Amino acid sequence: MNICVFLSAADLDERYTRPAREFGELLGKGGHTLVWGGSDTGLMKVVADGVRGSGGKLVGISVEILRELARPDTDELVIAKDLAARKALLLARADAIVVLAGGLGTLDEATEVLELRKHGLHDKPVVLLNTAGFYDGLITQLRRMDEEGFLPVPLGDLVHVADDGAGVLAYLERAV
Ligand SMILES: CC(C)=CCNc1ncnc2c1ncn2[C@@H]1O[C@H](COP(=O)(O)O)[C@@H](O)[C@H]1O
Repeated sequence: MNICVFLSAADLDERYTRPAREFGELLGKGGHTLVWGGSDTGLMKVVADGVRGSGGKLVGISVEILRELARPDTDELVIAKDLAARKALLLARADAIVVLAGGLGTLDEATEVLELRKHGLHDKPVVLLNTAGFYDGLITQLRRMDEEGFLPVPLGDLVHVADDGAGVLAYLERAV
């Protein structure tokens, strides 16, 4: 499977790096390909190290302004002309999308794929990996949108939440 992962470009502590590395290792061991932003920084580097170290493939979709931060050992590196084109390419190259802990860039990417799914513009599964309860606040907000009529489709049709990497892959193997 080509699995697109959105996650932080920042250097974070072990609470976040360990699950990111373990998830990368699971992807590699499962024979999957990581499709991601391609930068050699923060959790983006950690997950790619996990995939690379366990025999998986790396497809980086970077962008002109970040070209010099791109990881040198990708199996394929695409340089998009701008951030909007990059998001479209990331989605186009994925069979499924997994969101790990991240900041505004990750939130922007996650809400875009959910919004496109809401409109039926793609049907790829989207999974939130809720490391250390990082997304508890977002999940509370999404549930409120669902319960109070803000969503035209049930929340469960848009996104699945998993507590660990094994849970993500078990879900994706059923869903894809
Ligand atoms: C230190 C530095 C300038 C790193 C380079 N910065 C980046 N490199 C590649 N993708 C990025 C970068 N910043 C944001 N993104 C995109 O947004 C997400 C990370 O943003 P954030 O750290 O969650 O908000 C990633 O999934 C990635 O696709």
